[in-house]
Amino acid sequence: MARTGNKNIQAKLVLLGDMGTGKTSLVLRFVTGKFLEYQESTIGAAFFTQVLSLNEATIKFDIWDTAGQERYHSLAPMYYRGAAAAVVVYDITSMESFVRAKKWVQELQRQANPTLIMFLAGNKADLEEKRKVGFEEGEQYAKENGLVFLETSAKTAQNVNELFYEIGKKLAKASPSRPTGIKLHSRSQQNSRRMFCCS
Ligand SMILES: Nc1nc2c(ncn2[C@@H]2O[C@H](COP(=O)(O)OP(=O)(O)OP(=O)(O)O)[C@@H](O)[C@H]2O)c(=O)[nH]1
Repeated sequence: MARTGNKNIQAKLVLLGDMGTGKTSLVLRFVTGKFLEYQESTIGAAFFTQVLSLNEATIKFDIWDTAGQERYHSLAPMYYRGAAAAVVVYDITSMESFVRAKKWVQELQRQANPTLIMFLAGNKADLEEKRKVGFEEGEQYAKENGLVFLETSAKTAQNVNELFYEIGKKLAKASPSRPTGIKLHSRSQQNSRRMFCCS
């Protein structure tokens, strides 16, 4: 099988969403594999890194987990500016958090990098009995706005790795091939031209 070589990608990823929706918990589940029942509220923002190896690329994530409390809202552009991907998180047991998530999506559509890859995560999917936002509601909104949608649970780990894998795959697809691949291609073109001209 022909291999063009694995890409190495460093990507800034930002998580946005209402307070208490589980942003920190999702990141911690991905980075440490653990879940805390009493996760403290984030102040300002928290930074994490994680490396993800896919067949097509190795992705080093620089993850900015922003604070959901309203008083930190004005800091958000510092974190989403220059980001390659964003995850907007809501809590399926809170309609208010879904409304807030839509506001985040609008803000990103207006102000973030136009190539930003956006994901919508309906978190706390383990709390089915307290559900206020239907799966179809989240899915429909995501479809209309070109977002990738998943329902997740940081508590049970449902769809958490899948979320980050999907982000990685999209980033790998969007990222240009390594320069060595391009050089090889152009050299072979030059060679064939030379052969044509001089033979
Ligand atoms: N049942 C359940 N609880 C969760 C889940 N994710 C997070 N939690 C709980 O929800 C609370 C808030 O989680 P955080 O991860 O701190 O939420 P956050 O969005 O980072 O909050 P801020 O830092 O205030 O913006 C914590 O008590 C978590 O244990 C989940 O998937 N299921």
